[in-house]
Amino acid sequence: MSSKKIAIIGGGNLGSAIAQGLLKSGFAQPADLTVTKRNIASLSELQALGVQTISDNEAAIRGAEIIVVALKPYNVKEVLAKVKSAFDPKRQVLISVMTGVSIDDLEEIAGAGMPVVRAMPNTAIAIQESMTCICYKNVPEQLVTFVKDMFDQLGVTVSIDEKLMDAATVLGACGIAYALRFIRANIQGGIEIGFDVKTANLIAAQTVKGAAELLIREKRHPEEEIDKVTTPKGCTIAGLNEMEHQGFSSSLIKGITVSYNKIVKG
Ligand SMILES: NC(=O)C1=CN([C@@H]2O[C@H](COP(=O)(O)OP(=O)(O)OC[C@H]3O[C@@H](n4cnc5c(N)ncnc54)[C@H](OP(=O)(O)O)[C@@H]3O)[C@@H](O)[C@H]2O)C=CC1
Ligand SMILES: O=C(O)[C@@H]1CCC=N1
Repeated sequence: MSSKKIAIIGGGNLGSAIAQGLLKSGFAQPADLTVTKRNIASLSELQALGVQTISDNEAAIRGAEIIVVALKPYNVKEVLAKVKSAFDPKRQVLISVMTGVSIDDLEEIAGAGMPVVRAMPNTAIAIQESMTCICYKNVPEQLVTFVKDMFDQLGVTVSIDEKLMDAATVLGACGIAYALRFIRANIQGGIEIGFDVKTANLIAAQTVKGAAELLIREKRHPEEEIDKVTTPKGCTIAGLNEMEHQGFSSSLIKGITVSYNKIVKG
């Protein structure tokens, strides 16, 4: 548990998910957490848990040592310019989860000397199952350890070079949506071959979880595990080959590169 006060600026989809994860993990107590947004009505669940939910970004920043910024990339400059004087590099660290906003930009926004960490989690942070990539420069070792420890309690964390943050966004953060669309397609197929939606949902989701756990726990390559399922002349290889004929892997790879170019080229 941390005794530090945490402010989340921008309590939208990701900001709220981070708040939920911080509370579920016990890393933050409700009284130590403040979440801001303009329309705070949508934060009523967090408020009911004892989290301070306000629209005053300046007050939230002044009262915190850890400032997580989860605003949209296009309004961060405008929003934080109004509260620049609230940042105090001597006692605070700024953690940005925003796509495509560089450490240099963030240092300019928050003022020289402000320790800045960029983090790219995904929405599974709400249930402590995030994949979070982080990068930083000019951040004291002690603060880096603190931030890593925080994200470690919210899932799995890896440190990467800042130049890979856009790629991390696509593979880790957007990846949640891609994985869910894969599961949804399985559900649709499952219904067509006889299951009701609830059972198809459970089978599809647990099967994907099992497949992922085989890779994570056993540190295997997917194809090694696929070889164990594909009986010669069997139904798995027949289905897999048809999926590939229809462009399965190719469409995913193309989607990932389009997503990446959307960040890089706009
Ligand atoms: N969603 C995801 O899965 C991921 C998102 N990200 C990044 O996280 C950031 C947030 O994304 P996401 O949560 O999806 O976006 P949302 O639009 O859901 O959240 C942004 C929030 O900012 C609030 N906001 C806007 N203006 C202000 C202001 N002046 N003061 C305080 N709050 C304000 C908005 O609420 P209101 O209008 O009420 O003020 C809104 O809830 C983005 O930069 C995105 O790239 C990164 C990884 C994953
Ligand atoms: O789609 C987006 O732009 C954001 C970034 C990663 C996930 N959602």
